[in-house]
Amino acid sequence: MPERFKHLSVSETSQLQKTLNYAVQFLVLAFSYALFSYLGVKLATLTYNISLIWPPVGIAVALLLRWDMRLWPAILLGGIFQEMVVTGYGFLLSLTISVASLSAIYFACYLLKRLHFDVQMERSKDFYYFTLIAVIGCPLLMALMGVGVLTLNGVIPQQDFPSAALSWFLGDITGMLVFGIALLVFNLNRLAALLNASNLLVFGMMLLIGLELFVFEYSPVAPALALLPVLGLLWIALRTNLAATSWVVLSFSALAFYAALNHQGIFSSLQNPPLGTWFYVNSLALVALIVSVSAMESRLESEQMQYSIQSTNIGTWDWRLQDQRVLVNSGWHHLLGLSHQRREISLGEFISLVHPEDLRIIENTMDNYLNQQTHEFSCQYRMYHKSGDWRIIQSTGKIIEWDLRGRALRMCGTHLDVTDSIKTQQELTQTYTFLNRVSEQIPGAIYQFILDKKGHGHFPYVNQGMVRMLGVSAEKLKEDAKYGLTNVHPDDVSKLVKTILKNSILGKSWRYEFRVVKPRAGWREIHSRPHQLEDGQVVWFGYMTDITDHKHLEQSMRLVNQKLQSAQRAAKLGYWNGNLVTGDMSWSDILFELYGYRPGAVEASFNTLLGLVPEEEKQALKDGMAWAVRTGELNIEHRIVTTDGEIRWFHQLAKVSTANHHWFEGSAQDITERKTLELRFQTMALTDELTGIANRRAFLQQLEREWGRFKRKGSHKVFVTITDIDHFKQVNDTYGHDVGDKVLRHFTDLIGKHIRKGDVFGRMGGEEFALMLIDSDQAQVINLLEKLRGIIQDTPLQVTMRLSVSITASFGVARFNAIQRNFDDALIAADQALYQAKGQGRNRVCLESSTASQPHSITDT
Ligand SMILES: Nc1nc2c(ncn2[C@@H]2O[C@H](COP(=O)(O)OP(=O)(O)OP(=O)(O)O)[C@@H](O)[C@H]2O)c(=O)[nH]1
Repeated sequence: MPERFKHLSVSETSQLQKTLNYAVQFLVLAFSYALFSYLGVKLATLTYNISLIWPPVGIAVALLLRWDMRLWPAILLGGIFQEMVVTGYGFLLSLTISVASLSAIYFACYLLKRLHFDVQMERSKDFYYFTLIAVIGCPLLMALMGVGVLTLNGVIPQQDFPSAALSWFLGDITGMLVFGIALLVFNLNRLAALLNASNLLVFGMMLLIGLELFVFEYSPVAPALALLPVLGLLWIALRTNLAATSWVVLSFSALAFYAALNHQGIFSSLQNPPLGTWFYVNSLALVALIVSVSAMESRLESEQMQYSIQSTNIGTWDWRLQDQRVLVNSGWHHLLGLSHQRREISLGEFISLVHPEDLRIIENTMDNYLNQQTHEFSCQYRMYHKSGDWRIIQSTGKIIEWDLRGRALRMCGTHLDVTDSIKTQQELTQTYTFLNRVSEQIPGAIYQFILDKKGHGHFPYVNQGMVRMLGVSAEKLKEDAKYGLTNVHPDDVSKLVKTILKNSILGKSWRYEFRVVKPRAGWREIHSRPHQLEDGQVVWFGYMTDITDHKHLEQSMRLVNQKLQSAQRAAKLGYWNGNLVTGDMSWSDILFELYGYRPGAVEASFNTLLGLVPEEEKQALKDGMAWAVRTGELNIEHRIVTTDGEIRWFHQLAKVSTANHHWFEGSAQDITERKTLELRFQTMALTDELTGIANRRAFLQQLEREWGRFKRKGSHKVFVTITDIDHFKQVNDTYGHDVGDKVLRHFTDLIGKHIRKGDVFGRMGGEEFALMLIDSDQAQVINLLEKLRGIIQDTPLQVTMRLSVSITASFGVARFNAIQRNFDDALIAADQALYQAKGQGRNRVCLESSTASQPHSITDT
C-alpha cells in the first residue's frame, strides 16, 4: 500500500490483542445481558416473570452483529444466570430456555449476515430486513419456544399460553426495536455532529415533553399532549440521522415506560396502562425510525449526487417553463466564469449568453426532442465566457414534469464545457491527417499489427503503401491479418506465419523477406519490433519496403561476383586491404584459398602471412612493408610455404588509400609458374649448356666482381687459371664429335669435384676453361692445379666397354696484381702462361711472368 494511504488502512492486530478483545467483549455481553435481564424483570414484569420491555435480546443481537458472532457463549451464560438467579428457575429449565433464546438470536443474526446486512442501516433495505427478521421474526420464535418450554414444564398453565406468549413477544419487540437499533447504530461521531443549537433546542423540548408524560396525571388534553412527542421525533428523524433518532427514541421510551409502570403520567388512566404505553412507544419508535432511515437515505443520495456534480464541474439547469425561470447551480456559473450569486436567472438572460449563430441549432434540437424524435435534448452550442471567449458547451436535458394537457412544465439538464476536449479532438484529427499524408510520402508502408492470445491477428492501422504492396484493402487487413497473406507466394506463407509467431515469443527486432505474386510480383521486406501488452496481446509497429529491384540487383551482383571470383581464381589473384603498421588486414576469399586456407579459417593479418614465409625471406618481407609505409607503394615478390608444404611465389602490389592510417589496398598474385620459368632462364643465361658449369659471361661477371673487391682491398688474393685439353681436335677427329662432347663433360666433372665451393669454374669457349681461386696462397694454387692435372691424366673416360679415352690438360696461371689495369690483363697473362705450357710440351702448369719473373713451367718434366 502506498505510504500516503497508510492512515486509511486497518492496523494489524496481534493474536494476543484479538484474544483480549474477545475476552472483554465476552464479559461486556454476558454482564449486560444479565444486568438488563434483571432490569427488564424488575421494571416491567407482567406475569410469570415475562416483561413487556426485554432489552437483553436487543443487546445480544446488536453486539453479535457489531462485534463477533463467536460471542454466542456469553449470551448462553448471561441467559442461564438470569433464569437461575433473577427468575429463580432450576438449572435444567434455565439451560433449556437460554438455549432456545440463543438459537433464535443466533439464527436471526446469521440470516442478516447472509443478506449482507449493514449495521449502519444507511439504506431502507437494511432497516426492513432488520425489522422483519430481528424485530418480528426472532421475538416470535423466542416467545413460542420460551413460553412453550415454561408451559411444558408446568410453570405456565396451558390456558395462559397465548397471553404469556404475546407478552413475551411484545417485550422482545421493544428490546429489538428500541434497544437493539440504538445499540446497533450507536456512533459517537454521528452523535457529536448533531451538537448544534437548533438540535439541542429540539432535544430540550423533547425532554420537557417527556417529563410531561409522567408528571401530569390524566387530563382532557392528554391525547393532544401525546402527539407532541410524535412531532418532535419526526422533526429529529427528518433533520438528524438514525443514530440520534434511535437514542432519542430510547430515552423517550424509557421515560414513557417508567411513567406507565409507576401508574403516573398521561397513560395512567388507561384500562391497561403498560400495554397502551407499549403500543404508543413502539409505534412511535417504528414511525420515527422509518422516517429517519428514509430521510437519511435520500439525504445521502442527494449528497452523493451533489458531491459528484461538484467534483465533475458539471453545471446544472432547471428550466421552469411556466414563468421562464432557470435555476442553475454554482458549477453552471463557474463554467461561464461568473461568480455564483444567483441561483435563479431568467430565460432571456440564459439565451443572451448563447452565441447568436447557435440559437437555431438549439431550437431545432428542442423541436426534435419535443416531437419525440429524440429521447433527450442533446446538443453543443457556444456560450459567452466572462473572459471574452466563447466556450463550447455540451447541453443535455429532459422534461421531468408535464401539466394535465401534456405540456412541459419543467425541464432539467446539465452543461459540460467540452471546449478543451473538442480542441484536443480537432488537434488529434489534424495530427492524424498530417501523419497520414506524411506516411503516404514514405517510399514504403507502415503498419500496426496486433496478435491476440488466441493467435488471431489484425492490422489496426495500415497506410496506403501497405495496400499497394500487398494488393489487399485496408478494411480487410483491419478485419483479419489472414487477408494480408492472400498474395504472398505460396512457398513463403507458412514460413512467414511461423516467423511471426516465433518473433512474438522472442520479442526482438525483426526483419524478414518474402515474395508476393501480386500486384507487383517481387520481394517485400518487413521490419518491426514486438511489444507484449499487459493483457497478453502482442503489438508490432513496423514498416515494409518493396525490395524487388534491390533483390534483382543483388542477384546480378552475386553473378558478377561469381564471375569475378572465377576469373581471380584462374588468374590466381587475391585482394586484400589493411593497415601495414598494425598489421590488421582483410583478405578476399580467393586469397585465403591461394594461401592454402578455407576462407575465414585463420585471422587475416600480416603476422599470419609472415608465418607462411620461409625463415630466410621474413626480414625481406618486413623491410618491403616498412618501405611501403614510407613510400605509399608496395611491390614485392616473396615465397610462402602453403599448408600443403608447397612452395609458391607471390607478387604483392599495393597502394596506400588512407595515408594517415597507413591503410593499403592491394593484391597478391600467385606467380609461381612465371617465376620458375624466369629463374630457369636466368640460370640458362649464365650456364654452359653442354657441361652445366658457368659460361663465359657468368665467369667474367664473377671475375669482374672479384676484381672490384681486389681493388678495394689490395691484400685480396685471386688467381686466374686458363686450362685447355691437349690435342682435343684429335679426339674429335678420332672418335667423333659426340665423344668429344663426353670428354668435355668428363673433364669438367673431374675438375668440379676437386675444387672448393667458393672457387669459380667456367667454360670460356670450345675446349678452353677458366678457373678462379680466391683466398689461396700461390703454393696451394700450384698444388691444386698439379693435382688436377694428375687426376685428368690418370682418369681416362670409359666411353664404352672397349673404348676408353685418355686426355691431358695444360694450365696457365696468373694472379691479380697492382700493375694490371683490369681483370682482362690478368686473363691475358694467364692465357700467355697457358700458351707457354702448350709450347713446353703440354700436360703442365705454367705460372705467368709477373707472378714469377718469367712464365715458367711448374710441372716436372
Ligand atoms: N667435340 C667438340 N669439339 C669442340 C668443341 N669446341 C671446339 N671443339 C674442337 O676443339 C678443337 C680445338 O682444336 P685446336 O684449337 O686446334 O687445338 P688442339 O687440337 O686441342 O691442340 P692444342 O690446343 O694445341 O693442344 C677443334 O677441332 C674444335 O672443333 C665442342 O664443343 N665439342
